[in-house]
Amino acid sequence: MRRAKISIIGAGNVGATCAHWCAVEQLGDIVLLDIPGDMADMPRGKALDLMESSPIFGFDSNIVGTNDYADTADSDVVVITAGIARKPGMSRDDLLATNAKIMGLVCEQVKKTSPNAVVIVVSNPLDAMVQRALQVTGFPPERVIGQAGVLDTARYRTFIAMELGVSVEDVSALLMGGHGDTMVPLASCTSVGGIPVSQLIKPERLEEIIDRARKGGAEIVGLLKTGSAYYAPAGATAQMVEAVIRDKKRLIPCAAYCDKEYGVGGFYVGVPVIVGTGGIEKIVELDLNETEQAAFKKSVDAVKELVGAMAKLV
Ligand SMILES: NC(=O)c1ccc[n+]([C@@H]2O[C@H](COP(=O)([O-])OP(=O)(O)OC[C@H]3O[C@@H](n4cnc5c(N)ncnc54)[C@H](O)[C@@H]3O)[C@@H](O)[C@H]2O)c1
Ligand SMILES: O=C(O)C[C@H](O)C(=O)O
Repeated sequence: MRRAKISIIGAGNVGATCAHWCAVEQLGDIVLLDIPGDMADMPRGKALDLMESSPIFGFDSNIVGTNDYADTADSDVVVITAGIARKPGMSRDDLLATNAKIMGLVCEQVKKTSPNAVVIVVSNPLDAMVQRALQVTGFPPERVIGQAGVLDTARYRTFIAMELGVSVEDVSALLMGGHGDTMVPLASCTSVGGIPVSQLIKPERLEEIIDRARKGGAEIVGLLKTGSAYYAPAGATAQMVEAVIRDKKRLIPCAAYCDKEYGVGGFYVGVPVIVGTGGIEKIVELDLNETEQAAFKKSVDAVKELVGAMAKLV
């Protein structure tokens, strides 16, 4: 049986770190692609460095660095991290014009070279970028997915575990909406060791924790100064790659194309989905209470506005 093939477009911080997690988890052979130019050898350097860690971690994946899409041909999964990252003082939306162009160029190539791949988009602003990837590839929506919810939920779970001094393994939670300040953590779907979070953390304190999770990306940008988070984003992306490659049927929050679902009307937004070999195999529809519904609608409206702005740029 041939190993799965995973191509990662954009060999920067998130891309290279995702390659590392995918290799250590033995998910398949990996191609790291970045642009030609002064730094053309960079993906080859990172791929070789990663390969040299294989005896230490004990993985057999082959890792190749390239500037040529021919090397990515017939990938099972294509992860797109190509684009610029924000710096302090910027919002993710400030990346729209530059990254929409990059996403267009990348997806033209992916469409030709890996027509059957499941595409996982990471570049920001996430919800608009994954919509752009759908438009340009023309792939069925279930094969074009955005990574945001796994990361945002991981941040939320981390902060709850830190607050209670318990293992993160016991914290189960869900976040919906766009990958921005309007994202919607659902207190009603948050539990710790099966106990509803409302019995463990007072509402005012939980609201502070939720707010920190919402602004989690900006908190890291403010600390790093030169770019944005990559360890947790890369881990979250690798978890999605694993769900596809190993047909895990994970029930996780991802940016999925919602039409009738939640009454969204044809946009990508973070919702709970089941992910397996086919990509998004099911969008899980929850009964949201009135407050959650209002917050979700606000988040969807922000995504629609951004996609509207993108349409004028590309
Ligand atoms: N969705 C999320 O949760 C999430 C999390 C973290 C970062 N991000 C986003 O991911 C993107 C990458 O972040 P990063 O920290 O890895 O940035 P980075 O600058 O370290 O890496 C980006 C890489 O993309 C490459 N690139 C640019 N244009 C390209 C093209 N046309 N084809 C191929 N490669 C190209 C660059 O050369 C660079 O190596 C950013 O847009 C960032 O905002 C999203
Ligand atoms: O915050 C960013 O710009 C990167 C990413 O979206 C994140 O949430 O870490």
